[in-house]
Amino acid sequence: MEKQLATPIYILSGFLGSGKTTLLQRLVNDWQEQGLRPAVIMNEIGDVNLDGLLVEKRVPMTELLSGCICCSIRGDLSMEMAGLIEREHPDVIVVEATGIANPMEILDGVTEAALYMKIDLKGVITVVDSAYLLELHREQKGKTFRLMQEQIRAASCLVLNKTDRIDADGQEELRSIIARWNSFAPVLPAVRCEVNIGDMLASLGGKIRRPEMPGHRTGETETAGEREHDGGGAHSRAHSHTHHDHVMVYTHYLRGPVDSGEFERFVAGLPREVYRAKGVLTFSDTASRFLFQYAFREPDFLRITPQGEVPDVVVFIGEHFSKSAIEEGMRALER
Ligand SMILES: Nc1nc2c(ncn2[C@@H]2O[C@H](COP(=O)(O)OP(=O)(O)OP(=O)(O)O)[C@@H](O)[C@H]2O)c(=O)[nH]1
Repeated sequence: MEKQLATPIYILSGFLGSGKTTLLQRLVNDWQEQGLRPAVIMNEIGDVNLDGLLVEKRVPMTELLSGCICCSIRGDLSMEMAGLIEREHPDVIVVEATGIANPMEILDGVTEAALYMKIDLKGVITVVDSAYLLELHREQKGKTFRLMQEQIRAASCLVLNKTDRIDADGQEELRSIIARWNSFAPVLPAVRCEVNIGDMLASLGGKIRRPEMPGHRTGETETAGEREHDGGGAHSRAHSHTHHDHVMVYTHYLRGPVDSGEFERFVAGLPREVYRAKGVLTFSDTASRFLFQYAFREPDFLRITPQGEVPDVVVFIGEHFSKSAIEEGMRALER
């Protein structure tokens, strides 16, 4: 029998809208240029996978929808991985987790898969939205802040993304915050995840590491706010699922084209509780379709020609927002 090599696995973590798909595209391009065959496992909390539209059609991809990889569909992860390896024999697999996933839980899922599959877990790459983290750190509160902290702690490598949205002082401040939470992972500042992929992957040559526990740190002390969000330093797995309780998703399928100006005004007026949105829209005043993105109050539109059947749909993700208010607003646009 042919001896099968272990398939390298990378986990892509980072809060909603931080830039994971942007980095995934770069990774995939880089591997393809080297003649390698990457495959992707994507996980979305919504019931549509819009990020998939951004990944090249030639790349084998499986999707885990309508749940977070780290809890409700964790068992599916190893099954999907086994299926993907058997069907496609990829040279490497990237698992892009939902932005609300706790990377430690995904690590457990992948480790579980390693029991009956030849895989080689290379590391957790965490993408950080610099502006968002800076704001949350200054406020020192919220489950989102705590989750970002966990994602940073679990990282084997950190991409400090969206540095175009902060100044040099902000970048210094972030570096010292991150160094307190994770002093091992190399930190790569970037705009649109433009990092040297070769260097980044080389830094992940080694093993996955467990995050540092606040109580085990040496040197610097944590701030009161950090301590509060760690539950007094007892960073426990018992807390690991609570961060999902507050996340809500509303998926709105559009009945038809909407006016682009009106849509932009609607987006500008979204409540702060909606921290991520994405969708595919047809505008009545332009000819083509657009992939719409909204992350940390910044909208983005990309002209696209989707292959196959893709409905006009917008997914809104956030905390405790009024789904009916969003629905009403969207319905008004459709009229
Ligand atoms: N200003 C700015 N925007 C960025 C940067 N990197 C990515 N974006 C934008 O941020 C939005 C989200 O990027 P994605 O790569 O889709 O983020 P993600 O982490 O995959 O998002 P989820 O899958 O929803 O968790 C898109 O509109 C990107 O164009 C950056 O460095 N600066």
